[in-house]
Amino acid sequence: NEIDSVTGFGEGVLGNKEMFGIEKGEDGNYFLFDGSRGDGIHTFHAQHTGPFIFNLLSQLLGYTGEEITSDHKFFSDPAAVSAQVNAAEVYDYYQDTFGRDSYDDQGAKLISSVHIGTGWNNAAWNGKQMMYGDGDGEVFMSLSGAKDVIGHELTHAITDVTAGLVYENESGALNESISDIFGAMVDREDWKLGEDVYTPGVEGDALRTLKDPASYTNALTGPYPDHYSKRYTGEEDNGGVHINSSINNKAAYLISEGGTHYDVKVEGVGRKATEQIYYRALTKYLTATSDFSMMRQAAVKAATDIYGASSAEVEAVNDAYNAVGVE
Ligand SMILES: O=C(NO)[C@]12CC[C@H](CC1)C2
Ligand SMILES: [Zn+2]
Repeated sequence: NEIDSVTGFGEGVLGNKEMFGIEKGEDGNYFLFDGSRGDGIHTFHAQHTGPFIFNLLSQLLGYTGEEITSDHKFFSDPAAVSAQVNAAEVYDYYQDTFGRDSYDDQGAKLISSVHIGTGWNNAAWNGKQMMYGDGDGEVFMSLSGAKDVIGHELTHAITDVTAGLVYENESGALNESISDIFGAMVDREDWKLGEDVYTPGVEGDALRTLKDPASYTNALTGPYPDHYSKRYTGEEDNGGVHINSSINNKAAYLISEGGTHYDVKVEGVGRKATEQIYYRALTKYLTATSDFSMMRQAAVKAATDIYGASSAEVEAVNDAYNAVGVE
């Protein structure tokens, strides 16, 4: 509710000055709870509890770590500031773009815990809350610093309560791709994922790119696949969920920005149409066991619903999936 939240100040992971919702407790101290969005946005300190243990405590006991308080309105924990700010921005993206009230569309509280583990190069949605590592300073900085990472993780929460795409093989790759697509939509200035917190010592790189996946390589397959014929079919990474996601990522990129890919030309229809198509496909047509071909059908149906059967949007969807070899 609006009245309780006051404005807090602090510096985020990237050194950016931030303002965000906080509340004042009975003891007169302020804490990182923003009551102005749904049932609230609340950020905690995991005290470097290891990810495995923390995850158990969170799932079994609802443990979230310790309250982060300040006796004034300035908060000096950059990882916590960024988690609070970025969660609010992702909340606002889904509210403003699709009228969705938090991940469950019922205003569910967005809980984040930062400083999980020591040098943990990861972040996750564990089915109940967000978990962020601080990174080891080489591979990653505190992962809550990247809006696209938070958009990626909170989209896992939405996928879990809508399509429920099983996290393995093709449905798992779609699960990952949907998170990358909306991560790239929330962090609108590029088509990279994690660039703001990935390898602080290296300029211009990222964890993944939707624009030209094959320009990055990974340990398992080498260049990320940008065509269905190049998909990974092994057992690693839950059957390549973070690898084959690139095939659908490329399709989404082509739908939005257009391009010619393996001699197939796509006329792009922009980010606004693309996000509406994927949101409707995710929430209305995809199911737990959807595969890549069913992803194409869901996107065609969604685009047809919104823009009409003979629209440029439907044309872009068909051309993009032809370009990446998905029938
Ligand atoms: O793809 C992911 N999770 O499924 C990542 C890996 C590094 C960023 C934080 C979590 C993205
Ligand atoms: Zn993910």
